[in-house]
Formats: sequence, structure tokens, C-alpha cells
Amino acid sequence: MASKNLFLLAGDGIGPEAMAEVKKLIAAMNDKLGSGFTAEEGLVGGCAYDAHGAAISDADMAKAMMADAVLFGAVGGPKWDKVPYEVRPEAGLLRLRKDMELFANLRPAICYPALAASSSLKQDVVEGLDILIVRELTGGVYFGEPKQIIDLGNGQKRGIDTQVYDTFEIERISGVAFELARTRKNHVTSMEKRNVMKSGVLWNEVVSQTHQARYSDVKLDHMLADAGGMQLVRWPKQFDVIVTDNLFGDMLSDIAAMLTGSIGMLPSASLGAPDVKTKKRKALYEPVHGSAPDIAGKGIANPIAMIASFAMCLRYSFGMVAEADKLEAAIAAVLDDGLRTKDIFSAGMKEVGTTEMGDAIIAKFLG
Ligand SMILES: NC(=O)c1ccc[n+]([C@@H]2O[C@H](COP(=O)([O-])OP(=O)(O)OC[C@H]3O[C@@H](n4cnc5c(N)ncnc54)[C@H](O)[C@@H]3O)[C@@H](O)[C@H]2O)c1
Ligand SMILES: CC(C)[C@H](C(=O)O)[C@@H](O)C(=O)O
Ligand SMILES: [Mg+2]
Repeated sequence: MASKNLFLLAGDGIGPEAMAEVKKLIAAMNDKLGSGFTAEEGLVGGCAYDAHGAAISDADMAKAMMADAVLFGAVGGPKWDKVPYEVRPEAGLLRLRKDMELFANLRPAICYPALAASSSLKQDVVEGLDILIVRELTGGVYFGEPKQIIDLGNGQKRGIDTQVYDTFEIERISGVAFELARTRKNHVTSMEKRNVMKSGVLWNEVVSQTHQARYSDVKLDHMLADAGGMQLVRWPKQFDVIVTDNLFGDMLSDIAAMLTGSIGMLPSASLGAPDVKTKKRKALYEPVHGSAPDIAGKGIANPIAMIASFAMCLRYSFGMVAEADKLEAAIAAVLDDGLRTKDIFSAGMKEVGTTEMGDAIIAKFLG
């Protein structure tokens, strides 16, 4: 049997609370289904800084590089607001993405039928929504140089971040988006700001060329990213796959999260390129939400984004498609039964905590 080595980085705040539910699920799968996962745990974020003065240690970084898949909770929190920029909690996540070359971040936004009425948008706007944001994750303004604050010597300072994209980066992320579109509704919308950014001009050009050369069977639209944000809220069902850069993808996926009812619902997969020999790809799975310091420690966090991220792990890293489908169906069924964490609660439903929600999903999955 192929190895199934997981490396778990729960992180800070609600990260460990959500990860605890996935740990129970992994144990249950091993126990009841003989799934054969091994899981080792490490530190990332503020807890890693407290332990070793770095947002991730070299030893844990090496384990992440060797794992078949990394499961990541969330990092950050007010406790570490004043630590040096280079070792702030978020730096651990950015290092994982960069060193593992996880250039493709898949962020599906699905509105489960049971939650259509609880969205802040009108029911018919979100009902049946199933879109996929493909966010470029290792380039753009997140990593471009220079990135610094310069003292101008006249009482003024200058903060500089640099947006950089090379042809190959745009080509490979658009390839991922077109390939995925072929398995869905065959429609890609590329979002950039070519009206003000040179990188946007290049992005638009390379996506079009990639489309013409290899994917002309897929419908392609281009949209300015600001208008894209507006259209996501106006009529999101016009989209199938959205492909965009690192920063726009960050913002547009938080917007998309609210179409599903709560940011506590949105999973993600960050994937590298398949290895030429083994065809295996490095991968990290994480909820889109952060460490939610305002609710950490209260036992009320929604674990669904974390559990659905594990479903993506089953699908993309281990080819366990039937199990992934079953886990996603278990989430839908528990919502149909009326169970709700606080963030998705509406009148007449049963409010539950993190643990009860996790237990109910695991029971449905195994049942
Ligand atoms: N991947 C990550 O680790 C990640 C992602 C985003 C933000 N962050 C970090 O997290 C910290 C807090 O950031 P923020 O407040 O802007 O974003 P956040 O996503 O942590 O929280 C935003 C709001 O959503 C709520 N929320 C988030 N996840 C939830 C869940 N699972 N269940 C119920 N409610 C949930 C929070 O309570 C909060 O009100 C910052 O340090 C930020 O850098 C980390
Ligand atoms: C925590 C932070 C570095 C991260 C990002 O900006 O990419 C987060 O917001 C996300 O969406 O994964
Ligand atoms: Mg974000």
C-alpha cells in the first residue's frame, strides 16, 4: 500500500480546535476502515515562535517537505503583534508555501442547500452555488523584491512591496485552472487589473495565449479584479472557475466565503507540480479562515472548513475519491439535520460546539 504520511501543523487560536476534529476523523478511519494513515505533529506560527523563536523550525520544515500531505490549521493572533516581521506567525505559512512550491491554491466556494437561507445575501443569489477560485500562491506582491520600509531621512518613510509575475508562473496557474474547468462547467474567468498594472497586462496576455494554444475548448472571460469582486456579490453563479493572482485571490476568496454562509465553511488545497518521476505532488490543506482570536478557546469554532480541507486531501493527495465524496456528503447531511455552529446559526436550528459538530460529521461519515 502506498504511504499515507500526514504532517499536522495545527498552529494557533482555533487552529488546534479545528484540527482536533480531523485528528479524531483520521483515528476513526484507521480504526474502522483500515485507512493506514500515519500522522506526525509539528509547530507553526506563534506557538513555534514561542518554542524556537521562528515561525517554523527547519526540522519541521523538513518534515513538511517529506510528508505525503500537510494539514494546516491557522496561525496568528494579538499575542504576537509585536514580534519582528521576519518571524511573525504568518511567515511560517508563507515559508511552507514558497519552499514547498505550492503555486496552485484551490479555494472552492460551495453553498450547501441547508445554508442557502442563512447567507447575508438573498437565497436565490447563493442557492446551488459551486465556484472554484484558483489563486496563484507563490508569486506576486507576497514575494516580490524589494519588500522593505526605507527611511527617507526627512521624517518620512516609504513602504515598498513589489508585484512581480513571470510568464511561466502565469502559464502554469492558468493551465491548472483550464484543466479543472474541463472537469466542471468548462468556463474560466481570469481576473487582474490590466488597466493599472503592468503585471496585469502580462497576466491577461499569457492567460489568453495559454488558452489559444492548449485550451480553446474552454470558455474564457477576462474581468478586472475590482469588478470581479462586485460581480461575485451581485450574481456569483455566473462563475465556474476564477483564476487570479496571489493578492486578488486572497481577497476574492474571503468575499466568496461569505457566499457560503461563513468563512468557517471554506476549505482549500495548495498544490505543487507533479514530480516528473513519481507523479506525486507536494500538498498542503488548510481552511481559508484564520486563527479567529475573538472566539479561540471557547469551543464554538466551525470545524467544517478544516474537515472539508481534509476531504480535499483525500481527493487530491491519496486518490480516495469515494471517501472524499462521502465526507462531503456527511457535512451536507449534518447541516440538513439542522446542526449549526454559532457562525452559521439561524432560528429553529440546533446550536452545537466544535466537538459536537465534528462528532456528528464523523458519525455520518462512518454510518
Ligand atoms: N491561514 C491562516 O493561518 C490565516 C488566514 C487568515 C488570517 N490569519 C491570521 O489570523 C489572525 C486573525 O485574522 P482575522 O481576524 O482577520 O481573520 P479570521 O479568519 O481569523 O477571523 C475573521 C472572523 O471570522 C470568524 N471566524 C473565522 N474562522 C471561523 C470559524 N472556523 N468558525 C467560526 N468563526 C470563524 C472569526 O471569529 C472572526 O470574527 C491574524 O493574525 C491573521 O493574520 C491566518
Ligand atoms: C495568513 C495569511 C498569510 C494568508 C494570506 O494572506 O495568504 C491568509 O490570509 C490566507 O488567505 O491564506
Ligand atoms: Mg486570506
